[in-house]
Amino acid sequence: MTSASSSSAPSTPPRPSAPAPGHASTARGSEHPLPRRVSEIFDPLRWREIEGFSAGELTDVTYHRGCERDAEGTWLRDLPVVRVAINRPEVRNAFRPRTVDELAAALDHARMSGDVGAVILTGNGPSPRDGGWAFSSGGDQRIRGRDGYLYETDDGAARASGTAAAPQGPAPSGAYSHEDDVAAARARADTARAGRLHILEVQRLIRMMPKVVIAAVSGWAAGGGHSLNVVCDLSLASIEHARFKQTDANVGSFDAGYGSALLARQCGDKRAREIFFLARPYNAHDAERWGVVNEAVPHAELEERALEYAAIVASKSPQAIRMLKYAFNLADDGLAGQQVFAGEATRLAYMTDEAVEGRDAFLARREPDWSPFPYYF
Ligand SMILES: CC(C)(COP(=O)(O)OP(=O)(O)OC[C@H]1O[C@@H](n2cnc3c(N)ncnc32)[C@H](O)[C@@H]1OP(=O)(O)O)[C@@H](O)C(=O)NCCC(=O)NCCSC(=O)c1cc(O)c2ccccc2c1O
Repeated sequence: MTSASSSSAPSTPPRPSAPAPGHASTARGSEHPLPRRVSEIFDPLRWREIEGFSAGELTDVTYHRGCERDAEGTWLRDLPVVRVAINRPEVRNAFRPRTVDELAAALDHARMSGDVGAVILTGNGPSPRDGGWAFSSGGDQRIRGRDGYLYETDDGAARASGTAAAPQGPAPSGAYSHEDDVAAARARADTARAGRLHILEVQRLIRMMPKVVIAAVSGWAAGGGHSLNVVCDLSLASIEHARFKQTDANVGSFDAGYGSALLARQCGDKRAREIFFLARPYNAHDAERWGVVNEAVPHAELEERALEYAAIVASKSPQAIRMLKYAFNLADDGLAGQQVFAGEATRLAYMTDEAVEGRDAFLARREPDWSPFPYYF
């Protein structure tokens, strides 16, 4: 399983211990106060905060667990869905290394949560600067170095103290200047640390986690944000605000992996070349027609519809969904795809009496008795 927990894992994201596997808790009365409204279309009644990933612990991402509450907002039970959102609306949810670390930590937590069947990936909004919406505009160009995207000098301190990141909004003087903002961001770049391109690890995590990841495209999906949508299993797009634009080649970048090749599988080769080579914006209806998203939905209903998709997915057999996701991936992912699929086939095999006989015979130092197990045809 390739994941952000591999050897090239992000540096020091918050990593609480893995949650225990099992089914959704039904115990009442736990203290899960209503979370802060992190986005205009985020309904606090549908979510609760997750220990280790609260507002004080994350700066660039928000992570919530779906739950059912009564009319007073009292938590009743968890639902098998989580919501992961990029939370830098002032820069169209561009990601920097810290954002990617937090995305990886939240997604890996979701991956290891045995009672979670679906993940909603979205972008919080709107921007406090101009009201614009974004899913993600890709890598933060202000801190792009020659070897990748650079951490910022205050990253470690902010994470250690659990405080929010350095301010991204207007200077305290009140007069906001784009040039000053860019200069300040570049001054914060930590050139002593190697640059990162580890959004690719997040792509692999989404691709290979045994759960359905649903993109809720709330606004711009540009550059690396466009590619994040491509790699999700299902996608919904806001009719009013979702806009798509593959800007990689405009800024001298190129996602030559899933972002382009998988896009071509989804919308056809000519269309994918058009999307990359012309970098023209297109809207939610175009995206639906072209197969880049499953459905264009009214903005106000985007998160509700994503929750509906998640609930339907969670009504199916977890094993069947897992095997289907890996089957869909297999041919395009080559031997890595085969390995992931094969791992789950091995798990199924371990559940059989035949495999148990092999293990037991070894431990008992006897020859295995395969006679009860026919050669099926
Ligand atoms: C997304 C836009 C088309 C939106 O346009 P709009 O006019 O609505 O908004 P503004 O342009 O005014 O943006 C508002 C505000 O946000 C700042 N901002 C937006 N995007 C970014 C960004 N990516 N980085 C930094 N800052 C950003 C913008 O400057 C404005 O700031 P103010 O100071 O004026 O308030 C449009 O914003 C746009 O085109 N954005 C850039 C899209 C882009 O080119 N992204 C990078 C592509 S490359 C990439 O993402 C990438 C990353 C990787 O890690 C890779 C790894 C491996 C392989 C490939 C990779 C890769 O391609």
